Amino acid sequence: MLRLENCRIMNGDYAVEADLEISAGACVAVIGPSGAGKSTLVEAVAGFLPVTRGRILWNGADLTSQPPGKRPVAMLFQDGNLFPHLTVAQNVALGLHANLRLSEAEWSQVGAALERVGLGGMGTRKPAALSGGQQSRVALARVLVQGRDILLLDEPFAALGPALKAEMLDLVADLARESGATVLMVSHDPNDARRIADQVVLVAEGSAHPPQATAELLDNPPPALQAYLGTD
Ligand SMILES: Nc1ncnc2c1ncn2[C@@H]1O[C@H](COP(=O)(O)OP(=O)(O)OP(=O)(O)O)[C@@H](O)[C@H]1O
Repeated sequence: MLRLENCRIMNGDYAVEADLEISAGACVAVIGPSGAGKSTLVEAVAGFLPVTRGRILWNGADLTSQPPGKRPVAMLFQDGNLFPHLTVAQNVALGLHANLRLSEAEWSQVGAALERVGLGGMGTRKPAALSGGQQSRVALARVLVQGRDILLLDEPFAALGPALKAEMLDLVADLARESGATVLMVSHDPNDARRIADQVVLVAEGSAHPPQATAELLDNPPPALQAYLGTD
């Protein structure tokens, strides 16, 4: 279980409060008005932003003072963070070793991850020789080889068209199910939440609320969410 215990997270002068639990293996969307602190929340879990009060716990282990690389967390960014001068396989390999010195078994693992995301045989290409959707798959393969317990996504597919985005969301959900990873996904699109998230964390007015069942929340949105969804 991921627990944010009585947390206050600071992003510049902006504070987000969170006191909530997310079950292991859950797929949770993070939604709410622009600037409310959705990215702030996931960046605190990743360890990129400090918690000035409270603790972040994973299965009882205190992550609060651990640096990002030591946390059981992998993060997928919107731009995918691919390096243009490296091949697709090397970009994935960075998930295992930043120095790209991999054993034969680890290169096989890279190949298997590329196969799993539908990019078998494309390992020697450079990212520029791939479509936008394929580039997203490379970023996903990199997260996959890291084999972390918690997968954080911050609007990762916002630049893709609707059909491609749906395909990528389904792939994320499948991969998470296969590995048992816990997913926390920031999204501006409630349909993303409906598509793959069992639960939603609403971030509004400086507070991240405990997870609620997706359909229940989106079908009966509280006032803070109504304006954002355009249903008021
Ligand atoms: N680098 C920064 N320095 C100072 N304040 C920041 C910084 N980044 C964000 N903030 C503040 O923190 C607040 C929360 O930002 P955050 O990016 O978490 O919101 P968000 O809900 O993810 O927004 P959006 O949906 O627009 O991406 C914002 O209101 C902003 O004013």
